[in-house]
Amino acid sequence: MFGANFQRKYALTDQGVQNTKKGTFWTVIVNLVVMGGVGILYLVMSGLMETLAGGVLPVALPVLAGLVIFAFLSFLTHLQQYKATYGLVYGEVKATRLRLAERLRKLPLGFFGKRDLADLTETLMGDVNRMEHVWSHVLGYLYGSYISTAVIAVCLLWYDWRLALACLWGVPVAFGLLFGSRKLTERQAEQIKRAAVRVSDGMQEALENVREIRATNQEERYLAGLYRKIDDHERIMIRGELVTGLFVNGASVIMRLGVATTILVGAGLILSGQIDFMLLFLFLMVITRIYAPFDQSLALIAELFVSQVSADRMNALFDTPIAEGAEVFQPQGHDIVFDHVEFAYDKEAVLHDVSFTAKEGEITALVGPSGSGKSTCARLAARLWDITGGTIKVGGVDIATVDPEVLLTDYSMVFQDVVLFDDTVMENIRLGRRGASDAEVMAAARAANCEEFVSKLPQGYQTPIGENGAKLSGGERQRISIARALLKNAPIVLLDEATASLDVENETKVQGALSRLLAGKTVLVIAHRMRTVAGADHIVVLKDGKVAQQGSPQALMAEGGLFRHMVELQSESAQWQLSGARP
Ligand SMILES: Nc1ncnc2c1ncn2[C@@H]1O[C@H](COP(=O)(O)OP(=O)(O)OP(=O)(O)O)[C@@H](O)[C@H]1O
Repeated sequence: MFGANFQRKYALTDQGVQNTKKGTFWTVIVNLVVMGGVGILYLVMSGLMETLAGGVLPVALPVLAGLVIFAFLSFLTHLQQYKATYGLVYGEVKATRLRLAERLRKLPLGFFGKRDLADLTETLMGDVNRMEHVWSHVLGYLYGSYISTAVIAVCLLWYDWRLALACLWGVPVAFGLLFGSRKLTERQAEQIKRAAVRVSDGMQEALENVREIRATNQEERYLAGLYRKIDDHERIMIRGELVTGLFVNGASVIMRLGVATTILVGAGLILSGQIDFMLLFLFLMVITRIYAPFDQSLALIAELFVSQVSADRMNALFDTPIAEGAEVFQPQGHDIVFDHVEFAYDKEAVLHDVSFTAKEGEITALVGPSGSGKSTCARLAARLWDITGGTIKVGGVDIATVDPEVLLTDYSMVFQDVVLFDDTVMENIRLGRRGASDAEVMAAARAANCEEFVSKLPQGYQTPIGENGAKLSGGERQRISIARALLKNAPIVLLDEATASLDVENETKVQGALSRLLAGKTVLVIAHRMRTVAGADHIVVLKDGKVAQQGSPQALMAEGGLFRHMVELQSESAQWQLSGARP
């Protein structure tokens, strides 16, 4: 009952399965104890009837003792049931969120391109919340009710099978109806989930792009679209509730018809002298108790069907293959060698048969028209995605065999889209190397020409910079990113037009810092401006995902072709100097 299928179906951890077993056990005990209460009531009523019929008044003491024991057991078992269901669930929620976060951490970046953030947040928060309710309120109660009712049903059948059948026939019919509606209920749940994700997507997009929306006077049009999504969500939710409500209430009514049939059959049996009234009374009391957990179960089963969508979404994350590899990375030097590399983000190939070597101690520049695959090559060099053909080696080691996290310890990256955290300047730079002292952080900041703007901030290095560095200019953000790279001092540096957002004065200063950062390293520069590559040792010209030319800047200028054409096209070509400053 609680095997591997069960565990996967409800996205439980091993501990979660154990908790469910405990919850089920204590629910069975609680239901049986409650039935014990019904037994005591039956004894009291029988005694009363006998007294009324002129018998001797039964001794009150055993009845009283029975009641006290019942109250005590009832309290104790309810407490245990509570602990085993509600009490343990928070540990399960925490373990599941950590499991999901750990999975996300190891997933290749390509996965994040396919799933939007609102959707992933919904899985981490909404889906786990829904499952929390299922783990605490549904599984133990439901399975416990199945078992205890089976036990009680056997006892009733043994006691009087005719009355037992009369009161229990509705149970399988009601559950049959509900299971028959399963597909429909699940479909509704899926539609509700999709509509909810569309709403959170819309909200997130509106918040992220509020500046663009206002700047282009699109507020009204945008809000109309968002309201439509919210209305859709409401409509789909109401429809879903109606469908579920219809089946749950229908099933409940059918089950309760058992009371009527019990009275009818019981009356017939009393009239024909086969049973006495007290037996019918006992059955009637028992059914009300049996129906109570089942009534709850009917609603719980519907919730279980709906929750399947959430469990499936969580399982889809757990099933996505992660980028794994050896935890040890011992390359011989840090030459990066692309050997007949093929790559596709999705189905369409983006890189075809790309081969080049970025040597240690040299600057290798990737140039080419927009969309030719420069950034893609840089990302692949750090195994941010896995390639679909060929190999990429660093110091002779195939990077596909190395754990991405371990591999990245040898890389510094300065990309255009600098990611900053809502923390102080100091901590944002320290991200380059955890454990770096304040003095080291400040030295790196000075080298990256950050000091001049940091000293103007109200609390200097301790100034919080707002979410994603909202309080900083583009150039300032980029200098923080360079300071991080300087602090990390990794043997491989990936630069994406690192100086693009700097003005001329700052650019000159940062270039000085960069040349210190780059000395002796393996450097791969994504260059958008020809001037940036003036000091490169090796140039790889990409066109439509293929290597169109490669060689030294001098050789390529002499060779003519795309590189020379690009140099000549750019207005900066006037300043083109082969001996110019390094990027
Ligand atoms: N995350 C992604 N998912 C799908 N396709 C992508 C993704 N990133 C880039 N591409 C596609 O891959 C191709 C190469 O893109 P890439 O960003 O590597 O080019 P680039 O030469 O760096 O361009 P640019 O100079 O404009 O930055 C383009 O056709 C682009 O549309």
